[in-house]
Amino acid sequence: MAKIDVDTLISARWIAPVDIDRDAILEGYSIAIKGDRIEDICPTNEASAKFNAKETLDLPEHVIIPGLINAHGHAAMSLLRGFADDLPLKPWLEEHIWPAEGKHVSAPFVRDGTELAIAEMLLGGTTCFSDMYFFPEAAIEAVEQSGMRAQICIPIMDFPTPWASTPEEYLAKGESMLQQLSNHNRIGLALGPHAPYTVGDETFTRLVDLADKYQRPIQVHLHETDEEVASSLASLKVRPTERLESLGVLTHTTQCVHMTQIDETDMNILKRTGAHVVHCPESNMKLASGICPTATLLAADINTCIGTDGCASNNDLNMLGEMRTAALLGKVSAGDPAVLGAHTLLKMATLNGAKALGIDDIAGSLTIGKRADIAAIALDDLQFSPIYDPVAHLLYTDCAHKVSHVWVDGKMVVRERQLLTLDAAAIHARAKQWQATINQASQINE
Ligand SMILES: CSC[C@H]1O[C@@H](n2cnc3c(O)ncnc32)[C@H](O)[C@@H]1O
Ligand SMILES: [Zn+2]
Repeated sequence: MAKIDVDTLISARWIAPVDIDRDAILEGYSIAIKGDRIEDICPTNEASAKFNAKETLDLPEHVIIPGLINAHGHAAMSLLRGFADDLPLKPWLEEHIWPAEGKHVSAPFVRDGTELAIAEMLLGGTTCFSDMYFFPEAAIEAVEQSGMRAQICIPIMDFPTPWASTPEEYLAKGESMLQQLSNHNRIGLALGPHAPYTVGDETFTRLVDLADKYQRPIQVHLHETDEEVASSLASLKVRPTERLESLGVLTHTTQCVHMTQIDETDMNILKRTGAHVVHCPESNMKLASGICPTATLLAADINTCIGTDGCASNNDLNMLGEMRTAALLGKVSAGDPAVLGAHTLLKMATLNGAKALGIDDIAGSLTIGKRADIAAIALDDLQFSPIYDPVAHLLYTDCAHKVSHVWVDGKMVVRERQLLTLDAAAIHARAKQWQATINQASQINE
């Protein structure tokens, strides 16, 4: 029988496909990549007879997983890592972050900060991220350069920032981007209203019209703190979820980020709208915002995925670490160690993320015909020994620095822990320059 030509053939000790059988682990299998897609997944002892590969890679002590999907963040805020720590959300934003953004955020800031974030994410096994930040055109340039997959949310607020002065300007810039960037292979646009407390009803109504017209998802910070819910109840007599449902915001592949405050009304709203929840445990813990009841959401079949949030409230973009935090926090808050096991977390950080972003037809699992977004992790150190379940090690043992190879859309972007599409030294140098600029501005103000 004639061999099939493929681009890459990866043989690994374990593969966790996260598709049909959630807990399945294939041992001694290979993945064949052709172009941007997974051509086949078959036993390694059949693969060499079946395929003629341009490149063959043997990963004997590795586990291969679908690339991780970081479903919420503000990538360029990597340049504000450690800028204002140990504060609650309101003073953190109002007294520190927003003033700094007003002074420093520009297209070059976003380009450099997004590259820094992408470098960190790729090296941690993340192949797709959602971004909500100013100057999204600059974030797109960084994504293009890196080869990563992304949902870029058009930021929308009712107050002026360095990117736009009025709601009309945010929406006009957003619509122009929607017209220019449709059908990109790796980048999808979404509408990103910041939060119920920074966006008025009229702006929400207008952005819902845009989401309808261009068939794009919506991502919004929602029920991040109890104060957000209390102030909405005090001034408007409704919970933010009720307000957003009545404005039609929640039925557009809508991703509700945080959701630390959930009562029965909210559960019913999430159920009937089909909205998705993005859980950002480390940001919620660091700002002491609250705890998203993930075990309850999953039990109610509400699609729940994982995000890191920005580096100024986390302070890293390590999805394997975030998954561990989500598992541990979920167990202790539910008072039940049986909930949120390793395989559940791997699914939340892959397939559930793809569902939330509306890309589960092409990403989120290792499935024949889907795009080849893949991460390989080397379980070759003594702290991984013995190995009863490699997925358990991904969650409960520190593996983030053991991500060895990463592919996005069939293209290798990390090889043996080296970035292939980005210049790590230049990114590092530019981050240091930004720190000097930001430090200097803070000293002048003292
Ligand atoms: C509209 S661009 C994004 C905007 O959101 C700010 N931000 C970062 N993290 C959070 C968070 O946890 N809750 C609310 N807002 C956040 C960021 O600084 C930008 O101003
Ligand atoms: Zn956020």
